[in-house]
Amino acid sequence: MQDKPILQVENLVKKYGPGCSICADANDEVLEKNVCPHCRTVYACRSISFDVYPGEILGIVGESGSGKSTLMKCLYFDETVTSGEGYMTPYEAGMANVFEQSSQQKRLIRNTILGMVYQNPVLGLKMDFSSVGNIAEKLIAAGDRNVQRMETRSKVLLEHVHIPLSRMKDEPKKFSGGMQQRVQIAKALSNNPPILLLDEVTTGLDLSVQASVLDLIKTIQRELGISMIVVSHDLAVIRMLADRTIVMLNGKIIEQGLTDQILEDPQHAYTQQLVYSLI
Ligand SMILES: Nc1ncnc2c1ncn2[C@@H]1O[C@H](COP(=O)(O)OP(=O)(O)OP(=O)(O)O)[C@@H](O)[C@H]1O
Repeated sequence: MQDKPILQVENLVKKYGPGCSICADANDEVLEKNVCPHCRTVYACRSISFDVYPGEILGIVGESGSGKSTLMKCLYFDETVTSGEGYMTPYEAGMANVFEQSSQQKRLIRNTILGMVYQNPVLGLKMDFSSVGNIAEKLIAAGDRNVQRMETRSKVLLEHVHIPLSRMKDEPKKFSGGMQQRVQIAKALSNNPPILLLDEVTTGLDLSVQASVLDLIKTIQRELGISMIVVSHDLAVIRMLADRTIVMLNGKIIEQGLTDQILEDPQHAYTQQLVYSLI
């Protein structure tokens, strides 16, 4: 692993609601889980800090409502952070806080540095475009204008994720859930992003389809060496993929470390519960 992280997140906070004098500190004594009992502000992410190193897979695990998806949405600029800093070495040599950039710069970062695969394919794909059209859309956003080149690249990507080229003109709405996730992955990879974000990408799929999508993610990581953040409520998924793991509960990181270490010696009672449920 190299010394310098490709992504650094420091004290990321995302709250839904205005906050009040009672919940200004957002600490556990005041909040009911992650909600202020007085003004009902939701503290979805509370002071989240972590690094991702080049070529590693960072897993984020936690129960429903722990703030995993909100964190991913903040990183992909689908949501605006309340406060916090983020640095990506491919952007301004990691010297500029990406959360403070203009929407135009955020679009640039999205189109050239980040790929995103959502749990719900509807968020990542245009269901009425062909699969090739979906990939072309992302390539155009990244600045490509050459139709021939885009078609060739789309074919390579679809083959990479095992979508038969005989179906490349089909719309994703005609595909199974597993195939839709594969097209999403192909689309997310189209601009060669150094950082790929995957949010619960196997949730809701049959076990065998889940296994093949997880296998695909591992193969891609091995072949392309890109950094990934993989979010799941399922520790089994994280165990299969992640080098290091963050455990979230009620909007906070409660534990982080090497995945093996967390599995062998979980410290927090919630993590212990998660680990024991695997046995
Ligand atoms: N737009 C919103 N407005 C208000 N509260 C929100 C909004 N989006 C998320 N939340 C709240 O933020 C908290 C974190 O939600 P989030 O979706 O990030 O959790 P999660 O860990 O990804 O869970 P799940 O896997 O069920 O989506 C929850 O309490 C949720 O109700």
